[in-house]
This record gives sequence, C-alpha cells and structure tokens, in this order.
Amino acid sequence: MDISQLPATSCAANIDSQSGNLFLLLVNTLFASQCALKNPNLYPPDQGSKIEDGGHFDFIIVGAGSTGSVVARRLSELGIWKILLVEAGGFPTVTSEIPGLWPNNQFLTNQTWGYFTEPSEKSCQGFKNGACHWPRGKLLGGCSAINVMLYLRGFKKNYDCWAKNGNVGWDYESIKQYFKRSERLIDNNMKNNKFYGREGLIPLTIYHPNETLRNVLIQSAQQIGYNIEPGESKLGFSNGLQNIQAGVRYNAAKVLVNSISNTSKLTLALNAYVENIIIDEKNMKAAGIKVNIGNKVMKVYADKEVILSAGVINSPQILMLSGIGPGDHLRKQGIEVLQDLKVGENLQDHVILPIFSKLSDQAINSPELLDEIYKYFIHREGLFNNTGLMNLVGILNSNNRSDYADLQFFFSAFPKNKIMFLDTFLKTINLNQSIAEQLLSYNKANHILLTLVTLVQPKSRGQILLKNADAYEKPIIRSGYFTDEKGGDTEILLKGIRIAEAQLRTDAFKSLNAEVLNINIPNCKDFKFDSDDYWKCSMRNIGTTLYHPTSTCKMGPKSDQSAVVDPRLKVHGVHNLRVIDASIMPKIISANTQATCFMIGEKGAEMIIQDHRGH
Ligand SMILES: Cc1cc2nc3c(=O)[nH]c(=O)nc-3n(C[C@H](O)[C@H](O)[C@H](O)COP(=O)(O)OP(=O)(O)OC[C@H]3O[C@@H](n4cnc5c(N)ncnc54)[C@H](O)[C@@H]3O)c2cc1C
Repeated sequence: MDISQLPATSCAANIDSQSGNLFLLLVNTLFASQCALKNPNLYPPDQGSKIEDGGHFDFIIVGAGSTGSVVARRLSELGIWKILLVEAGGFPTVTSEIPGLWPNNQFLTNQTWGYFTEPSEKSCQGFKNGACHWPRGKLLGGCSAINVMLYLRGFKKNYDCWAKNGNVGWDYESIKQYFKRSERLIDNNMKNNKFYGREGLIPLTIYHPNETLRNVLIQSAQQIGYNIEPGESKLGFSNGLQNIQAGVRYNAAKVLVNSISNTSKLTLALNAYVENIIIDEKNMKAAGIKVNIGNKVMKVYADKEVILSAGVINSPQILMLSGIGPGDHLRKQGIEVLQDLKVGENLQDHVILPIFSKLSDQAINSPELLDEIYKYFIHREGLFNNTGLMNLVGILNSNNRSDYADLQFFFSAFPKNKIMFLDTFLKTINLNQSIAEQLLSYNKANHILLTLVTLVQPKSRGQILLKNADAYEKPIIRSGYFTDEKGGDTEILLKGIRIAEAQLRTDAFKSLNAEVLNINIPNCKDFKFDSDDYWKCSMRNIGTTLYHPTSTCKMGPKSDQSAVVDPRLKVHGVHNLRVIDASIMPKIISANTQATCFMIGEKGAEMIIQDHRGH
C-alpha cells in the first residue's frame, strides 16, 4: 500500500513531523500484531507437493481436526514411524485465531464444508430452504479452529453408559487419565484445582469479567435454585474453561508443531482431499488412500494402518465411498459392498431453541469498536480476546436428577444499534429473512439477550447418506430433530424454555426489564404467543444445531448389530482401519463435544501404540 496516497496524509500533521513518526509507529505496531497471529511457526509446513503417487507411510491419518491432530502428535512424537497427516483444508486465517470473531468463522467460506440439513416437516422450517446450516471446519485444526472453544468434560454417567454397552475400557474411571493427558490448565485463578491436568497438550483458561449482565444471569440462576460455580460435571451455572491462550485461539493443530523437528517423520499435506480408502479385498484390509492434491489424484499406501479422523459427516462418507456401509444403500449408489455395517446411522446432535429478549439500556456497555480493535491488537485485551457471554454455561436436568444433564443454557448479548453482530449470527444460522428482519429491527432500538436452550440428551436419531457415488458430492444430512416417537425431546426442551423464562422473571433481572420477544414466525401464527403450542412450533421452525453432531460410526462390540468400530476403534471386519473422532461416540454426551474428542484422540493413539509396539 502506498501510504502517501491515503486521504489522511493530506491533513496538517504530515508524516515528516515527530507526531507523524509516532503515528507511523502505531500503524506499524498494529500491522506487526496482526502478522503475529499468522506466524508460520505456529504450524508444521505443508509438504503436500512432496507426496508421490505410490508412496508409502506407516500410518496415514485422514483429517487434521480436533481428534486427528492429537493422534498425529502422539504417534509422531515417538519418532519411529513415518506418518502422513492429510487435511482437505488449508492453514487457519487470522479471523480463526481471534476468539471474539468466532461467529464469523461459521460463514460459508472455503474454511467450512457448507453443509445443510435435508428439509423435514419436523424441523428447520424457519430457515432458508427449510435447511439448518451445519458449519464444519475445513481447515487445519478442523472444527477446533472455528468453534467457541468451550472445554467441558461430559458426565461420569455418559461414559459409564458407553462401557455398560460393551465398550470395555471406556468407563469414566478408565478414561479420566486421557482427559488429564490432553489438559494444560494455565489459569492463574485455578492454581489449587486438582481436577484438570496441568501438563497436557491443550492450554485452558477461564474468562470471568465483572460485568452487569453476566452478574445478573448468575444471580438469577441462584434465585431459581441453581448452584453457582459448581465445578466440572455437576449441575449449575459457571463460567466455563476455554482453549484460549494469551487472547488467541489454541486450535488442536497447534499441538503438532512441537513434534516437528529435523528427525520428525510427520508429513502434513494440506488442501489434500481424500476420495476413498483403498481396500485390499482379498485380505479385507485397508491398504491406503486415494487422495487429490493440486488436482492430481494419487494412491498413497499405509503399511500399518489408515486412521479416519474426518469427523462425524466425512468419516462415514469416506467409509461408504470405500464400500463399507449399509448394504442396501451402497448397492443403490452402485457401490460394491465390501462390509455391510450401519455407517452413517445413529446420528445425534444437541439442538438449541434460541430465545430472544430485549433488555434495558444499562444491561450492556456498548463497545466502541475502534477502541476494542486497538486494545486487541496492542494488548490482546478487550472485546476480541474472548467469546463474551458464550462461556457462561448452565448445566441442568429437567427432572432434578443430579447425576447427568439433559439441558444446557448458553447466552450471548447483542448491543443496541450495533446490528452487525446479530446480523452475522442470524446469517450463519441461515434464518429466514422475514424473521431475521424483525430481530434486527428490535436490535436497532434495544440490547438483545439471546438464550440458547439446548437439549443435550436427545432421543431422536438422524442419518448421513450418500447422494451418489461421486466423492465430491455433499452427503445427505438427515438431522432427525424431534423425530423421537413419544415426542420426549420436545417436552424436555419445553421445560428448558420455562426455566429460561423463570430466570428472566427473577428479582435479579428486574432492573434490566427483560422481555421475551414475540417473534412472528409465519408457520406459527395460529398459536398464542408463549403457549406450549407456540414454543413447540418454534422448535420445528427455528430450532437448530449447537454444532455437536456425533455417533455416525458407532463404537460397540461385535454383538452390537449397530456398531461400526469395536472398543479399540477398529472397523468391524476390516483390518488396518480405525475411526478416531466424534463419530465413534456410541451415545452423545451431556456436554460440548471437543474435550471428549481430545480424550478419544489420546486414548485412540495409545491403543495404536500398544498394538504396534506391544506395550
Ligand atoms: C461452530 C462450532 C462451534 C462449536 N463450539 C464448541 C465448543 O465451544 N466446545 C466444544 O466442546 N465443542 C464445540 N463444537 C464441537 C466440536 O468442535 C466438534 O465436536 C469437534 O471439534 C469434532 O472433532 P472431530 O475431530 O470429530 O472433527 P473435525 O474437528 O471436524 O475434524 C475433521 C477434519 O477432517 C478433515 N476432512 C474431512 N473430510 C476430509 C477428506 N475427505 N479429506 C481430507 N480431510 C478431510 C476436515 O477438513 C477437518 O479438518 C463446535 C463446533 C462447531 C462447528
């Protein structure tokens, strides 16, 4: 950029003066600070161009996301195996590194997969084309590079239930060590905490500022009978841990860099799209992958194992394209069936119902954007070094059981007359224009509080299917929201809505005049606002994902007809092939899913090392 051409240089204080030099120093510092966020040393180099057709590695890992990165790190740090880590996306952008820009990462860009659910009469009807947007990260770090960074282990009961169904070694007592192995608690305010690991891979901190709305939400939760700061895996409200270090996102791919040295045997290939797994049919074993790098399709071989960590949508897609999946479905696509397994079934997700309320002026200090940009780039402080209210989490049970949660609450605040924030959120969720316009018009004149009432133990099940046998065609996503036979999911979410309303009616909230907005949802116009029927209709229309789909390559013993992988994460009936990512969870947990993905990565890597080194 030629700075002499900028309009500001025609002002009286030209850049030759002392003040002009100071000004240039500031501008340079801002540039340098932004460049630091794109430091190439944060990640291993992309060596995709060095991969050769017919090349051999010991292990090939497909997907450098939350789980695949952990597996790659653990296998490569031993320094004994040649490992290829293949990722369809590229390096994360600066936007991905800045926590406060989290909603911007979910837009349809080349860093997301652009997935939408198939229209259904039971769900997503208030979104454009009747489709919920399911953002998934297509970049180094996968979803951990676009998510909200909340770090929560699930409840003991979640994992004990996995073990009870034949998954030996996955009960909470057994897997606790793998959580600890991935955790590096660095928060100064938690020096005495013994629950979390301190020497693991992922740095964890808590954002807990003293701000009016957050304080009111906490007091109001207390006034309706919930514990505050309950600690891990207990019911109540608390400010949650996040994988943010010094004001910057710590995505999972950052664990890779320490494992790279001159002697390292890890090769990272970016913008490398895996079409399918090569199966040696005679021995029923995975021999390698077919991968497209720079429009050159190559076959690359794994002498020991292929590990699929491509996530809950793409791992089943790749398996099915390789002839491993439901027989009837594959035959319909003209794909030869090599192993008939229930791949893509058992899809589960956390569903949210967004409730919008208007608040009085004193609820939020409206940010001055330029000040906030300065604070972030110069000091890594202010609005952008955190995700705002999103790390305040309510963990609840609709029946007052204490051993697991079936509801979660999350919050976000949209300051009055700064509608770009709300606009970004509404665009990312794909909301219909007519509904979005009402909300934006409220936001011009009022601060808005968004409460995300979330169903975290759904009974409904969805499905991932192939559209056809083309590896580049997006798969069909049937969310399955609200399809459970007895309608229990709707009833539990309704209880959550009533709890959210009770919270807004507490004394704590009085000073903020909270009022739930009566949104005119065209399909719900026949129902009286705030009636049970109105809210049930809202669920069918504006209920959507909390971004936590799981379970499409279900883990279970051989006796479990619906299982895809065994408890050592090996695909049933196929040698040298494992799936290690969110898709293996037999049942979705009652908490956000990335901590459990890190744990699965740690345990998966250990099992591989045991199997190939004998200890
Ligand atoms: C917007 C958003 C917000 C979220 N917020 C939170 C949160 O705050 N806390 C939390 O706990 N969880 C959160 N989650 C969920 C959590 O991030 C995911 O459950 C978790 O990261 C999934 O990890 P994974 O390893 O299974 O898949 P991913 O992290 O998605 O990794 C899969 C990787 O495989 C690559 N890949 C896929 N197909 C191919 C192919 N054919 N060839 C090559 N590479 C391929 C992908 O590009 C991707 O990098 C959020 C998710 C999203 C999307």
